[in-house]
Amino acid sequence: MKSSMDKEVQPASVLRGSPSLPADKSISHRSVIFASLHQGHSTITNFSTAADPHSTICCMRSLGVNIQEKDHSIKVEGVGRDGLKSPDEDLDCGNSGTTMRLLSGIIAGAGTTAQLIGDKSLSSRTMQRIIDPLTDMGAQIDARDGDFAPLHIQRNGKLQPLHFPLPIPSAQLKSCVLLAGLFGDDPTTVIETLPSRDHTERLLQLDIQEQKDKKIIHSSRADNIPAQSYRIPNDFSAASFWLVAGAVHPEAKISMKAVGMNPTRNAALEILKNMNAEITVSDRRKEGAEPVADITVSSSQLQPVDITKEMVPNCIDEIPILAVAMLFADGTSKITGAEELRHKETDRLAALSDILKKAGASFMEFEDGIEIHGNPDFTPQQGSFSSEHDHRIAMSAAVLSLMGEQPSQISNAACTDISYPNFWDDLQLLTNW
Ligand SMILES: O=C(O)C1=C[C@@H](OP(=O)(O)O)[C@@H](O)[C@H](O)C1
Ligand SMILES: C=C(OP(=O)(O)O)C(=O)O
Repeated sequence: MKSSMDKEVQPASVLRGSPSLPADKSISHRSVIFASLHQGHSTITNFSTAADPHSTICCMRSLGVNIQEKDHSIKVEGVGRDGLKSPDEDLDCGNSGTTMRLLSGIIAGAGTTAQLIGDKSLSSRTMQRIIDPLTDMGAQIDARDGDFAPLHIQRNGKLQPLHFPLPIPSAQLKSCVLLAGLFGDDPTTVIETLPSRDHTERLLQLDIQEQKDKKIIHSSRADNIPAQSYRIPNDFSAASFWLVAGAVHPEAKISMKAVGMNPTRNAALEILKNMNAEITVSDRRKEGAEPVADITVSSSQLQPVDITKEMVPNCIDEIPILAVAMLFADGTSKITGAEELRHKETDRLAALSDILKKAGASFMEFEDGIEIHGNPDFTPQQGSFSSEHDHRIAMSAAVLSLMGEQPSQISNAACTDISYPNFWDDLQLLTNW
């Protein structure tokens, strides 16, 4: 039965045009948090209008920061790191793990008292990874069942610096600890062996020692927090849906401008190129501290590829859509070391398997990944695909549906608002020929 929350996706005969990508979600979160901690004004242009960064704006307002939004820009009157107040109300992080984990670091560091809450999905995601180091730094954190939101955070004693080898390659965990460290008199040190996205380090200009097999990143009160006045790049993770759609569709040419090209973030581009995807990258330039470029993709004959544990942190959010690309490759592809996908908005490996099964694909799911037997002539069976209320699953299912012979349904399709509010309009624009 079709509900009003479902979206019907028609098979596409052609895919052509330039989608209006959203601004980068990870950078949007960080820009408003760091602008709030800066003492003085920041103007951030091309700020994401998606739901997750908006949750961060609302939380920063509750912490006493004046933020004005106009079109795609925000103006932030930064209060400095000692100007945050304890909020009167709960900080509602909505669906956003980044908001909850980064703000936990700020609250523990600043010594304000706050309770962070989230929606059903966020309240079922583990917070142990941040509770442990923040507790070691002197925070007192009460969590439901010791692990889940709501998180009540306060600190009575002095902030303790931490020497923290990252137990998992997570940018949210790295950023949480470094942000708490910004409030300490003595430096906090985070040691990273598998690089994850480095937006926090870039935007805060943190001190980093690069060694052969690791990065040692420091933060302390001595770090100046710069104003955050720049244009945010367009979101590479959003672009990846069209990179795959353009590569697998036989009549496609899609161009995208000013897409984020941070190398700790866009491994999917190299993976697709290694699959033989017809992708051209032009006009490489910088927006603030971040590299951007224009990208064009066109119909390709894809080869299989393996994604291993070392590659996963740099394409973590793109794995569902890369799995769709693998369906159309000429042979078997394998993803391993991706157990973290089970801790996202939903268990993304399980949600993906459900979609692949309904589409009639040949694959095998493992605890930490998936093996996909691709075929250039693969035609997905028409399906009623479940998004599991997860934006990246919904968009992956939509791209797959473009390749079918009959219309498919995607359930709870409005969840794309979490990262890409214009997704369905862009899909219409690209297919309307
Ligand atoms: O720091 C960030 O902005 C993010 C880090 C990643 O999460 P993890 O750090 O949990 O891997 C990613 O999945 C998420 O979409 C955004
Ligand atoms: C996992 C994601 O985000 P978050 O962890 O911030 O909810 C995502 O955007 O895919």
